[in-house]
Amino acid sequence: MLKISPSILSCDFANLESECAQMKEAGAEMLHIDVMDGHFVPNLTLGAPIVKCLRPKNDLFFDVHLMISEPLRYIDDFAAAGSDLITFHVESESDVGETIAKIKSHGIKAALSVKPGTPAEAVFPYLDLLDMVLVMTVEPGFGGQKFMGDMIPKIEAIRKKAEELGLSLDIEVDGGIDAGTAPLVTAAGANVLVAGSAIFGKPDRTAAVRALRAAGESAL
Ligand SMILES: O=C(CO)[C@H](O)[C@H](O)COP(=O)(O)O
Ligand SMILES: [Fe+2]
Repeated sequence: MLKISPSILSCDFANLESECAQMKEAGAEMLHIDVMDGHFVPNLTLGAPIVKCLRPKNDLFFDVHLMISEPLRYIDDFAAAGSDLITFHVESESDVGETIAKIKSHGIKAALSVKPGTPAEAVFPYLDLLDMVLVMTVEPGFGGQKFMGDMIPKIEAIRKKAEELGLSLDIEVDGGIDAGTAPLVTAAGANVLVAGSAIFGKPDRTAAVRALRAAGESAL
């Protein structure tokens, strides 16, 4: 089943509650929350206190994407704030196995992400421990960038490996996803689509979510 996870990076942060409520009304399954530390990526966004404030206002599944150097240090905070799933990067400084175990100790889902320059094989040793893999289709750090088509073989390789292992893993893609690129990634094996500018940048967000879903499902 295809899931849509609007990235709040492109929303109007002065109206965070209503922007996120709109995503529920628009039919999205998740909210993608981008956390950047100005170190792992050259941008700063938000921390666990914002997630904690938003939690009682919205019951969508909170898909938290940590683009930070030391995710292990902050897992307890983001779990306590109400995350449903925490994604961290295989390129971070934290021990991967320990960080997955810490996330799972809170009874929430764990995902591992790969930057464009990191091969698919980097996540293979952890696949049986994970709920999801996030394949970045832009360099992490900013919304509104152009989709990198050369990430398609990486999505295919991860889907193939998961199938070989008999795992029904979610594969999420993030960066430059819109109605034009969605069929390319779902055909390759992705089933969770993150979109920031392709949803929040449109005047009719419900139509944008619907268009993205229709485009993605057309190639599933
Ligand atoms: O993780 C991210 C950036 O690092 C964002 O989730 C992503 O860029 C979404 O924005 P858009 O859909 O506009 O590309
Ligand atoms: Fe993201």
